[in-house]
Amino acid sequence: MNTSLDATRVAGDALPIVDISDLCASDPETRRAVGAKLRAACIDKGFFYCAGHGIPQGLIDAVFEETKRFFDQPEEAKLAIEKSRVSRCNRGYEVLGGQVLESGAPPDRKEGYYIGLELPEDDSRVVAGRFNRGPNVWPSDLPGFEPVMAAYFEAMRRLSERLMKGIALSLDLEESYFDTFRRDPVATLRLLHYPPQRDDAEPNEKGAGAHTDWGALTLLLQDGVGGLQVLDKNTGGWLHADPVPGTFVVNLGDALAHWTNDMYKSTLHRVVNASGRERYSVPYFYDGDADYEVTCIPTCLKAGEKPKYAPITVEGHLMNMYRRSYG
Ligand SMILES: O=C(O)CCC(=O)C(=O)O
Ligand SMILES: [Fe+2]
Repeated sequence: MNTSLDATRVAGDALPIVDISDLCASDPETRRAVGAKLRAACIDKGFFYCAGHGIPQGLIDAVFEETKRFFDQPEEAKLAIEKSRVSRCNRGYEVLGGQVLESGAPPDRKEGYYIGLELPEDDSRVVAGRFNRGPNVWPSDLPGFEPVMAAYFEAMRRLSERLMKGIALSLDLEESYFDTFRRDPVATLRLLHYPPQRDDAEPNEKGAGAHTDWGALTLLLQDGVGGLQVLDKNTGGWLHADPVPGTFVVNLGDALAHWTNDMYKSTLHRVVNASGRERYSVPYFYDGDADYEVTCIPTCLKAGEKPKYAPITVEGHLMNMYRRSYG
C-alpha cells in the first residue's frame, strides 16, 4: 500500500454509479437486473455511488445544516455532551482526535457526533448492557437537530433494508435471505467535521486513517469538498471518491467480506482533507442484529476453498473493532 497522502485522480468510472430505483419494481427480473449491477460493484471494490435512493433532497440539506450548526457551537456546548462522560453506549460528541482508525497513525483529525437507536434506560437490552444500546444524547440549544436526525436515521434504516435485499439478489439468494440479520439492527449515524489538513501536521496525519468499516453497509453523505480516498488493490494507490451530487457513497463492511469469503470486498479507505476548507460528512453504519452470527455463505465458497473467517456475532466483531480504535 502506498502510504503517501496523495491519491490518483481517476476518471469517474473508477467507482460505478448504481441506480437502485428498480429494486422497488414489481417484476422480479427487473429487480434481479439491479442485483447484477450490485454484484459487479461489490466484487470489484465494494464501493459504489448509489443513485435512485429516494431520499428527499430537503432531508439531506437539513441534515447538513444541522450538522454544521452543531459543530459551529462553542467548544463548551459540545463538551457538555462529550460521549465518554455522558453516555454508556457511545452517544454524543467525540472530540477532535478522539479516534485512531489506522493503528500506528496519529489520531484522526476529525470531530464527531454519534446517534443510534433511541432506547429507554429500562429496555431489557440496555439493562443487559448490550453494546451500543441506550438513549441518545441531544444538544440542548438546537431545536431542529433531534427531529431531523431521527427522521434521517429511520430513512437510512429503510434504505439499508432495501439494499440488503438487493445484495441478496446479487448473490443469487432469496430476497429474504438477510431478514434475520435485519431483525433488530444495531446502526450508528455519525456526523463528522474535518478541519483542513495542517501543513505542519505530524507525518501521516489524516482526517480519518485507513480502515475498513465493521458492519454490513455504510451509506455515506459527503459535502462537495472531497477527500475520501479508496484503496485500489490493483496498484496499491488511492483513488479519489469525488462527491457526485444526488448520490450516496455506499461501501460494504467486514460482514459482507466474511459472508462471501472475500468475494465481496470490504475495502480500505481514508480521508485526507487537503482542500483548505472545512469538510462535513455523514456516514450511517448498518451493522445488523447484535446476536446474528456471520458465517461464510455456502454458495460463496468456490471449489476447494475453505472459509477464511471464523464465525463471529455482529456484536462480537463490533466490540473487537471498537476496542482496537479507542483502546
Ligand atoms: O467521511 C468520510 O468520507 C468517510 C468516513 C468513514 O470512512 C468512516 O467514518 O468510517
Ligand atoms: Fe469508513
